[in-house]
Amino acid sequence: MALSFIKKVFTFGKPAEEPVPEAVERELEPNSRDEDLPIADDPVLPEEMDTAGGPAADVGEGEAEEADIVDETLPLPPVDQMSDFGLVPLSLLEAEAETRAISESEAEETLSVPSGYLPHQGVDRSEADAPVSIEETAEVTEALSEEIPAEIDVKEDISIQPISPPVGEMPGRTADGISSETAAEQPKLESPVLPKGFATGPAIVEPQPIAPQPKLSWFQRLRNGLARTSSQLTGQITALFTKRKLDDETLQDLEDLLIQADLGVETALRVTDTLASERYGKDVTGEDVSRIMASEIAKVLKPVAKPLQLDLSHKPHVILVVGVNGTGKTTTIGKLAAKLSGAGLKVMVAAGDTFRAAAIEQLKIWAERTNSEFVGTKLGADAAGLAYDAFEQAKAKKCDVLIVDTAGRLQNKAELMAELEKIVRVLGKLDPDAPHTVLQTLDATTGQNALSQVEIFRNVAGVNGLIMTKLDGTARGGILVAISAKHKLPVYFIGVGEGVDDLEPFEAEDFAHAIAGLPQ
Ligand SMILES: Nc1nc2c(ncn2[C@@H]2O[C@H](COP(=O)(O)OP(=O)(O)OP(=O)(O)O)[C@@H](O)[C@H]2O)c(=O)[nH]1
Repeated sequence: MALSFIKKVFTFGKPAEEPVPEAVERELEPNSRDEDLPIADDPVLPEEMDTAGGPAADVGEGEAEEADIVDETLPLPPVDQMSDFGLVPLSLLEAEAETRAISESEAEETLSVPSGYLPHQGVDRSEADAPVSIEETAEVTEALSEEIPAEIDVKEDISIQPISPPVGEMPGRTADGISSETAAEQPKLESPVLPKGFATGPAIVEPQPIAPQPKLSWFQRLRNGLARTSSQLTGQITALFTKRKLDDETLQDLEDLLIQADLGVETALRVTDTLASERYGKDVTGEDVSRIMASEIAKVLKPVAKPLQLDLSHKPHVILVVGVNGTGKTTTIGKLAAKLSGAGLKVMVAAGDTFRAAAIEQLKIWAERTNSEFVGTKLGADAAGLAYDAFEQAKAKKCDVLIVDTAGRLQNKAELMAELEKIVRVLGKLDPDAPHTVLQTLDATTGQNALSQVEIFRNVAGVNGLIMTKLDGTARGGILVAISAKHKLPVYFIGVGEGVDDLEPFEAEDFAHAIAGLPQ
C-alpha cells in the first residue's frame, strides 16, 4: 500500500493515465448508474470553457509553476540530495514497504483481540483517506469475529484501541455510565440535605386569620375613582405653571386642559376668568389653580346637588329608572330600595327589563335582600304592560314607592326609545303625574357620550334626575360638571361600589375637591 502511494505521487499531473479515483468508483458501483449513462466522447462545453490542452493548458504563471513541481519530466536530484528536497529515494521506500509488509503479516498471524477491540496498526493516510464501503467493513468485522481467538497475545509495541464497548464494560465506569471513582466518593444519604429554603416532610399549612380590610369611606372611593382624572389634571396644571407668570398663553393652555378633562367649555371659562381676575401677571402655583378650579366646579354643581324629593301623598310615588345598557340601573334600584325600606317605607320593585333574563332574576334577588315587593313577568313580555300591572298592584298594596326597572337601550335606537315612551304613557293612565321621578343612570367611565345620552332620554322619557354610577372605578367624573352646567338636572346620588350601601347622596363640594385632587 505504501508503494502504491509513492507511485501515485510520482504519476500526479499525468491526466491521460490518471485512473478513476477509487472513491468515485465505489460510489458508482452500488447503483451501476454509470452503465446507464451515455458517455460523451467529446463533451460540448459553453464558450467560456475549453478542454483543449488538458488541465494545465490555461493555467496562469503561478499555477504553471505549481504544476511543474510534480511533473515527472523534471530531473530528480541526486540520491544523496533528495532529503534536501523533502523526497525519499524510491529504493529506500520500497525496502521499507517490504519490511512493513512482513511485520503486518506477522502481526496477523500472532494477534488475537477480544471482541469489541481492533488492533491499532498506525495510520496510513492513503488508506485512511479512502472511503470504506459498508460491505468492506462488514467483511472485516466478520473475519475478525471468526478468525481471531478470544485470548490475545499482546505485542508490546502494538496498542489496543477500544471501539466503544458497552458502557458498563468501560473501564472506570459503572453501568449508569457514572465514573466509578465519583460513585464511590458519593456518600449514600438516608435523607438528602436540601438547600436553604426547603424542608422535607408533609406540608403543614396553618390557617392564618385574615385581617378584615377596612372599608374605605365613600369619599376615599370617590377620590380613588377620580384619581386618574385629578392626577392627570393637576400634574398637567403644575407643569403648565412651573416658573411661568399668568399670561394669555398660559390661560389658553389651562382652558384646553380643562376641556380635555370633560369639564366643558362653560366651566373651563369660569375657572380661567376667575384666575385671570385674581392673579393676572403674577406667579401662580399648581395648587392655586387647583383651589380656584375646585371652587368654580362646586359653584356649578351646588344647584344640582339636591335630595330626591318623594311625594308620599301619591301611594305609590313612582320612580322610573332609565339609561343606556349596563349603566347600573338594576343595581341602583336595589340600593335605593334598601335605603327606602330601611327607612320603614313600603317599597315595590318591578322588573321592566324584559329583554334580559338575568336582569329579572337580579332584581328579584335585590327585592328579597331589601324586603321589597317584587313584580316580574316572563322574558320578552311587553314592558309597558308590566309597568301598568305593577302600578296597579302597588296601589292595591298601598306601597309608598314603586321603582320600575327598564331594559337598557342606546339612545340612538329609535324603536327602543319609542318603547320607553310607551311605558311613560301607560303609567300616566293611572296617575297623570306618574312617573313622578324619571331617574337616569350615567356610567362615570363614559366621557362625552353621556351628554347626548342625557339629551335624548330627557326628551323621550322626561328624565328629571340623575345618578352617576361607578365613580369608584377609573371614572372620568368631569362630564358630570359639563352635564350639570348644560342641563341643570338634579343629581341625587352617586354610585361608589357594587354593594348595597355604595350609594351616596351627591355632594357638590366633595365632588369638586375629588376632581381637583384636594382633600375633603
Ligand atoms: N363599581 C361599580 N359597579 C357598579 C355600580 N353600579 C353598578 N355597577 C355594576 O355595573 C354592572 C351593570 O349594572 P346593572 O345594574 O346590571 O346595569 P343595568 O343598567 O341594569 O344593565 P342593563 O339591564 O343591561 O341595561 C353590574 O356589574 C353592577 O354590579 C357602581 O356604582 N360601582
